[in-house]
Amino acid sequence: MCTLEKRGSIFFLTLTGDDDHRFNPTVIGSILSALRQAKSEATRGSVLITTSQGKFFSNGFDLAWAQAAGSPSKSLERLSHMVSLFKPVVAELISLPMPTIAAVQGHAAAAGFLFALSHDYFLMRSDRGVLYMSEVDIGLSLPDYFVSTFRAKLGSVIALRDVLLRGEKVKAGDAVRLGIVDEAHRDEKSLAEAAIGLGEKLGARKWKGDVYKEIRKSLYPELCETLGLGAEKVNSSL
Ligand SMILES: CCCCCCCCCCCCC/C=C/C(=O)SCCNC(=O)CCNC(=O)[C@H](O)C(C)(C)COP(=O)(O)OP(=O)(O)OC[C@H]1O[C@@H](n2cnc3c(N)ncnc32)[C@H](O)[C@@H]1OP(=O)(O)O
Repeated sequence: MCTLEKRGSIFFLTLTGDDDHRFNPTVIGSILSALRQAKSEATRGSVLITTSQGKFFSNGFDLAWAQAAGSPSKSLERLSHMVSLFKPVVAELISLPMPTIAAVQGHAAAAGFLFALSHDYFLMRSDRGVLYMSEVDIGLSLPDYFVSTFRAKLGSVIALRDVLLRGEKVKAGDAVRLGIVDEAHRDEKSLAEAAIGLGEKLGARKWKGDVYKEIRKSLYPELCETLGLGAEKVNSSL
C-alpha cells in the first residue's frame, strides 16, 4: 500500500512494506487517492516526492493476481483491467499542479518503471536497483500510454530501443548516460537527501500550480492526447 504525508511544503508518497510493491487494483487505488489528495491540498510551493521502502521501487503489475483468475482469458481480463486502472495514475502525475520527484531506491520494472518515469525528476541510487522493461521478455505488448510516456520522456532512440525493445536492465549510472535519470546517488541515504534538497529548491520558487501543470502538459502533446488530458484555462496574472 502507500502513504501520503506532508512535511513542510513537500508531500511524501511512499509505497510501504518490504515486498516488491506490485500494482494490483487495491494498490493502484491507494496511489490514485494519494495523488488526488495531494492535488486537493496543493498550494504555491508544493512538491511531491515519491519513493518506496525496501529493495523494490515497484516490480510492476501484480501478474500473480492476474494469473489467479482461473483461466487464460480471465487472466488477460484482469491484466487489461490493471492497465486501465493505472492510466489515471499517469494522468494525475502529468497534470499534478506541483513539481514531482521520483526517488527510486530500488528496482523499478515495467509499470513500476513507468510510474517513476511519469515524474518530472527521476533520481536513483547507484549501489542497488535496476530499471527494467520486462514486457519484451515476458511476451506482453505495451499499452499506448506506456509507449507515449517513454517517447515523451526518453529523448534518445537508442535509449528507447535498449529499454523497450532489448529489455536491458539499466543501473543508475547507465540510466544517467542514457538520459533516463537525472541523478545517480551512491546509496539510499544520499538519494533521500538529494531528493529532499531538490524538493526544497523547487518549492522555494513558489510556482503557480495551474500554470506549472499546463506548461508541463504542453511539453507532451502526444502523451496528453493518449491520456485524454486537454488543455485547461489558466488564470494568468501579472
Ligand atoms: C479482455 C482482454 C483484452 C486483452 C488485453 C491484453 C492486455 C495486454 C497489455 C499487457 C500489459 C503490458 C504492460 C505490463 C506491465 C507490467 O508491469 S507486467 C509486470 C512486469 N514485472 C516483471 O516482469 C518483474 C520484473 N522483475 C525482475 O525480473 C526482477 O525482479 C528484477 C527487477 C530483475 C530484480 O531481480 P532480482 O533477482 O531480485 O535482483 P537482485 O537480486 O536485487 O539483483 C540481481 C543482481 O544484480 C545486483 N544488483 C542489483 N542492482 C545493482 C546495482 N545497482 N549495482 C550493482 N549490482 C546490482 C544484485 O546484487 C544481484 O547480484 P548478485 O547478488 O551477484 O546476483
